[in-house]
Order: sequence, then C-alpha cells, then structure tokens
Amino acid sequence: MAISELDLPVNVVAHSLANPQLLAQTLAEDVARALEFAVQTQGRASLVVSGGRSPIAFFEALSRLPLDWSRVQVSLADERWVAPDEAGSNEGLVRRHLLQNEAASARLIGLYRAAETLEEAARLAGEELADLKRPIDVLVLGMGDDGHTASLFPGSPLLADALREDCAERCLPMQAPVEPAQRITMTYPLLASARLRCLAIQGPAKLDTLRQAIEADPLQMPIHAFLNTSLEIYWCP
Ligand SMILES: O=C1O[C@H](COP(=O)(O)O)[C@@H](O)[C@H](O)[C@H]1O
Repeated sequence: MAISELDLPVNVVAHSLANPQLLAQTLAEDVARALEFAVQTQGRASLVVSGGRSPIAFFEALSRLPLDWSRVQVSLADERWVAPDEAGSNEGLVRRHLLQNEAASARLIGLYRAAETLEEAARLAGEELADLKRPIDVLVLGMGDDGHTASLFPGSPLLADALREDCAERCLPMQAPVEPAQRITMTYPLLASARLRCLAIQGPAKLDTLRQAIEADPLQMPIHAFLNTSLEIYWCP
C-alpha cells in the first residue's frame, strides 16, 4: 500500500518520499524554511519535536541546516519521566542528535522535571512552557503502531482531558503501556495550535495504523484528533 491510496481528509497533505534519507532531508528543509520565516518576520521561532526511535535522521539533517538557531526555541511534544542522561529520554535524544552542528545554539525547553510525583512533574513542565513562543511555529509529531501520538496513549486515565479542545493545562501526566510507562505530554490544544503541523511516519505498519485511524475514535487512536486539523504527513516505505 502507498499513502496515495488512503482516503485522507482534504485538510491533510501527504508527502510520499522514496526512502528514509529523503524523508529526513525533505522534512528538515521544510521545517527549517518555516523556522526561518518566523525568525525573519517575528524575530524568533519555536519548534516542538517528538522522540522515540524514528526522528534521528531528521534531527541530524535539521541540525546541519543554516539558520539563526540562537533565535529558535526547541521543545518536546512529550517526554518519558526519566532524567535526560537515562535511556529512553526524549530530551537526551534531542541533545545528542539535534542540538549539534549549526543548531547547537538553539534553546531547549525540556519537559523532564525531578519531583515527588509524576503529576507534580507535569505541572512543573507546564509552568516552564510559559516561556515557549506561542503559537508554536512548527510541530513535528510521530505516531506509534497503536495510534498514539506525543504521549497521548489509548487507555491512559487522563487521555480524555488531554484531548479536550478547551483543556487548560499545557502538560498532563500519562501512562504508556510500555516502559518507561510514566510520561508527560503536551495537551491537544497546545500541540494543535502550531502554525505548521507535521507527522513523520515510515513503513507499511504505520501506514496501516494511519489507515485505521482515519475512521477511529480519538480515545482509541489519538492521532485521529490531528487528522481533523491541517496536517502535512511525510511518509516513506
Ligand atoms: O513513545 C513515543 O512514541 C512515539 C512514536 O515513536 P517511535 O519510536 O515509533 O518513533 C513518539 O512520537 C513519541 O514522541 C515517543 O515518546
């Protein structure tokens, strides 16, 4: 199956790339162009990225593109509640692969906070995000094989709150079905407020997940919520 065979909503634009390298480079160039526009017109820019296994090639391609990175804030759509130097940290991934080369001077606003409880850590992360330039200029989402995006996981106790259009919190605590299970996610209204919303996915399994998500309930497949917004999907086999 190819992405062109999916019956995507009209507000969704699909970019089909031949391989992972082309996906990473094309997405990086499109993201850098949008950040450059924000820096030129507003003096600064904000970029929110996802973690997981998929975005490394994209981070490395983006880190090599020329831009006034000192005017760019980088934050995370979600975080695993582990310290940045521990395995599985999305902040650690961004530090190692994106905040390098040309992008070394970008400012990272991470979501990890040491606290007594996950709930308190999420509250503190939300406070820190008061500094994030909003609306977010560019959001790059990933998607799990179960249809989760950011750390909006099906079955997580606060998922319905996090997906509410009028959710007042910037971040909420979430529970993932896999380790590290304790997560902090940006909530739907903050994520969806981004001027440019991108979703990067690779391979037939994720394409099939996307196909199922088109008709799904967002509580079962949270990525569905973003298919109702204007969204640029970057896919390769
Ligand atoms: O747990 C997470 O999963 C999704 C998808 O990750 P991937 O490993 O399949 O690329 C990711 O977008 C999210 O940021 C991450 O915390």
